Amino acid sequence: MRRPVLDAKRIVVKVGSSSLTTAAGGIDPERVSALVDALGEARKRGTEVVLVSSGAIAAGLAPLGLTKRPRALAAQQAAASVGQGLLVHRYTEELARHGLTAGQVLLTVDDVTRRSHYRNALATLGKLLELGVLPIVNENDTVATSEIRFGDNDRLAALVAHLVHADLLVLLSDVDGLYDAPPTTPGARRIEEVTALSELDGVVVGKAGKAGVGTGGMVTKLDAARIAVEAGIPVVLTSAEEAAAALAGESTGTLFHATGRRQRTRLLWLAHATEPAGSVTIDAGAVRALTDRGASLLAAGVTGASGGFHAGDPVDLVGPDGAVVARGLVAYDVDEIPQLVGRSSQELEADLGAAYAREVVHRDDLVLL
Ligand SMILES: Nc1ncnc2c1ncn2[C@@H]1O[C@H](COP(=O)(O)OP(=O)(O)O)[C@@H](O)[C@H]1O
Ligand SMILES: N[C@@H](CCC(=O)OP(=O)(O)O)C(=O)O
Repeated sequence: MRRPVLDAKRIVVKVGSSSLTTAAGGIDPERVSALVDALGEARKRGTEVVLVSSGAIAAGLAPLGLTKRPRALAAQQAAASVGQGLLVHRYTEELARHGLTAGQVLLTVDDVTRRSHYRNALATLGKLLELGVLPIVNENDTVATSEIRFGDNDRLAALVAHLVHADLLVLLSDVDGLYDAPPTTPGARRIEEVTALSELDGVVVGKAGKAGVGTGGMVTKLDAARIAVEAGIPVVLTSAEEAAAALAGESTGTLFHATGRRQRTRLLWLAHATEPAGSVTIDAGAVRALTDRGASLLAAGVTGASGGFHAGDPVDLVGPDGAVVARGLVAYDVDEIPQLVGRSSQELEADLGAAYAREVVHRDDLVLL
């Protein structure tokens, strides 16, 4: 089957820590240089490229005298703070050889789920591409807390691909594709194409290969592939060494064909990049209104709430049978919910003021799960 690479006008390329750094910690300049050559070639062919690069923490280890990824969040953040600058410096120098300019974009979960932040992220990436800049995206590790981290750049890359309306996502790792079992297993075979996600049912995935550098292993790559293909974006998973071949449309690695169609972008972030800060329980009528009519959640259908959420936080909407029906950005603090339960908007407005006539979750801020 023809590879979708050469038809792609805009590609998101994600590269993992293990492909950029040495086992001892620290940037491997030759590997960065080889990757940038591959990206430069793609740009020469007229393809727009967004790079999602891991490696900040790994790059910061050696300068801080550390030999492995620290476990404490603060220490990881310190390493990322040191490493991110070094990494982008390396990319900037290498891209300059190709006459290209690098632009750093550091994202947090909030940046892509809150409407105003999301618009900013989208506008900035759009402008950078329009200006011919090659955006280099990473998670803003130095400010993210464990609760509001993407945690892995594989998922971040899938969401960025969706955000910028990419035609293809290329995931580069230290392994040249998806194998039907961890590659160290005798007899493990590379899967060349995945046309339906059900084909992944028998695949055995293991943890990250190189101890201490990568984070998610194959599991997060498959999550990312799933998010992308279900949203209509094909994925090529291969090794960083194969980057040039993959970007030139050669058959390397594993190709995941798109299975779904494009969805509204911000809602995809809401479903995949947020952790709920609590839950709002709703009655059967509200479940039907949300699922059948795509309606907003009104106070009349709310039966209760739990958790420590504030207005603007993501919450799960839970039906009478305990099943999570949807995730949405709630418009009230958890303390305000009890006085709203089961009441009509008119009643609330008359009783508590015009501000209380608003929906509990607006349908634009809601995604069915
Ligand atoms: N079924 C599988 N197919 C391919 N690789 C696998 C599989 N199961 C586990 N792995 C491991 O996942 C590793 C890649 O994950 P990781 O080290 O997190 O990469 P990165 O740093 O590129 O994100 C590979 O080195 C491989 O050992
Ligand atoms: N944001 C972190 C990387 C997180 C991550 O997903 O790493 P990897 O599994 O190597 O892609 C960093 O730059 O160190």
